[in-house]
Amino acid sequence: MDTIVAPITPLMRTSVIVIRVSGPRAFDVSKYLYVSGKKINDFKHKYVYHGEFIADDIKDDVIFYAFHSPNSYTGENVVEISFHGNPIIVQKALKNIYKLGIRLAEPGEFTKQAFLNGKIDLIQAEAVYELIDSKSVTGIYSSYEKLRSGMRGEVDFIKENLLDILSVVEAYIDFPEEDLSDFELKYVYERLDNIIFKLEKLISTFETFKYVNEGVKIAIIGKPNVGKSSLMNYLLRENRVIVSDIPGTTRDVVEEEINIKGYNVKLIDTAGIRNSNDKIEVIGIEFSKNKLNEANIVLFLFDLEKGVDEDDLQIMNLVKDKNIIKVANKLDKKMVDIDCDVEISVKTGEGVDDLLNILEKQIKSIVVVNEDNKQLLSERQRDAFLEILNHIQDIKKNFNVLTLDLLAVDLHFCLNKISELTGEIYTEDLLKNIFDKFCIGK
Ligand SMILES: Nc1nc2c(c(=O)[nH]1)N(C=O)[C@@H](CNc1ccc(C(=O)N[C@@H](CCC(=O)O)C(=O)O)cc1)CN2
Ligand SMILES: Nc1nc2c(ncn2[C@@H]2O[C@H](COP(=O)(O)OP(=O)(O)OP(=O)(O)O)[C@@H](O)[C@H]2O)c(=O)[nH]1
Ligand SMILES: [Mg+2]
Repeated sequence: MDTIVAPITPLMRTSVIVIRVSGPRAFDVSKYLYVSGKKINDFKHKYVYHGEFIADDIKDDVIFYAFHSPNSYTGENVVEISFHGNPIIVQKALKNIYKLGIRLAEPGEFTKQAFLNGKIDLIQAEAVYELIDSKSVTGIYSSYEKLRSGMRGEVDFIKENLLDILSVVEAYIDFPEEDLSDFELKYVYERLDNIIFKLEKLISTFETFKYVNEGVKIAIIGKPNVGKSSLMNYLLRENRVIVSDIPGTTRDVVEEEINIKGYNVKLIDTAGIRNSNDKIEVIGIEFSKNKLNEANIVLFLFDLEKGVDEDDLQIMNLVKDKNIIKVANKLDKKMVDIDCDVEISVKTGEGVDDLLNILEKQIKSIVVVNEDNKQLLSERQRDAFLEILNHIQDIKKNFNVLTLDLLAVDLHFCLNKISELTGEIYTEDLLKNIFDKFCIGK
């Protein structure tokens, strides 16, 4: 088994750079480690040392600690050394470590080792990636849950129901002339339904949870000059887009990420929609119209000073199938009443809190979170669960006509899929697919 090393923090000028060594020969790096001027001979498990890293061409003041196999992240012997944050120091240190026959780790190789050594299953390994990749608090919470316990509950539930059915089916295989009793049929159908119910719920989280992770898209639309860009800037708390009293100021679609009440949101400012002769403005308006298709929520802005006119109604027609929040702006200059969900003034800030509360409710209704917080984020997992679901639905549909032999084959297929899901069965290709996405050092 190889012993591997890699920086586990970015290799750049920074405060501290940490490297991790893992494998049967990890403790050989003791060759370069000194405490109070004496070479360290044995590392105590989970014990922090302050000392020096000394090789021919490099010296640094370091902190280091070791984990003894199998009680480490990878399950192997692990040493972590933390250097002053100059990449030149660490490059030199690494070169000296390579001399010990220790090689640079591939992306994700530490976590792959943790999987191969049975510290975590494949769902947990993917959760490591999801955790780092998460772009919202909810996403982090969900992947952390998965990192702790995988999807043991869900997986075991499906497995147990499959095994229950299989035991009935297999009991009859030797007596093909006999039919299942009504009691046994009911028992089997109940279990098929259990699996279908669980899987449908789980699979639906894949679509909805995408919004949590990638951000719910909120487009601000309306006529020119109603204050769309002003609202964008206000919510971003910076002057990101140009605001002016000239209608047709915004020519482009501007997209920025913000956090609204803990939710990751993509806020989209659009060009005010109108019939224009300006070539560039027309392109911007087309862009904006296309962008509307992607939006999950539309903030439709009206002008309380000017009131509603034919142009507003035309734009409204473009978004009639969307989740719309009608926002009447310029409350400070209000001249007319407008039928809307909230009145605001971007200028004074009045009403914006109410708008945020309405937005929060809308976001919550889009972002359906599974009650046990185990969301499906991985396409691989979604596809596997979907394949099982399709199989189970077929079995249910054809239960009367399927031979017991065929049924048993189908059930075994599903059980196999589950083993692939958790990694009890795997191929090198599958591991490559999963771990190639990881960064080096993870
Ligand atoms: N410096 C550093 N920070 C890190 C990590 C790391 O590996 N190194 N982690 C990861 O990248 C995460 C922490 N996860 C870890 C998970 C398990 C073990 C570990 O040694 N587990 C042993 C138990 C050791 C013990 O408590 O006795 C085991 O599971 O047997 C270490 C870190 C986040 N921060
Ligand atoms: N009095 C008042 N003026 C506002 C308010 N919000 C925006 N404005 C002004 O309205 C004008 C237009 O604002 P913008 O934010 O550029 O409007 P827009 O909807 O982005 O316009 P286009 O990009 O042309 O589509 C600017 O002069 C803003 O200062 C408000 O709440 N009250
Ligand atoms: Mg604008």
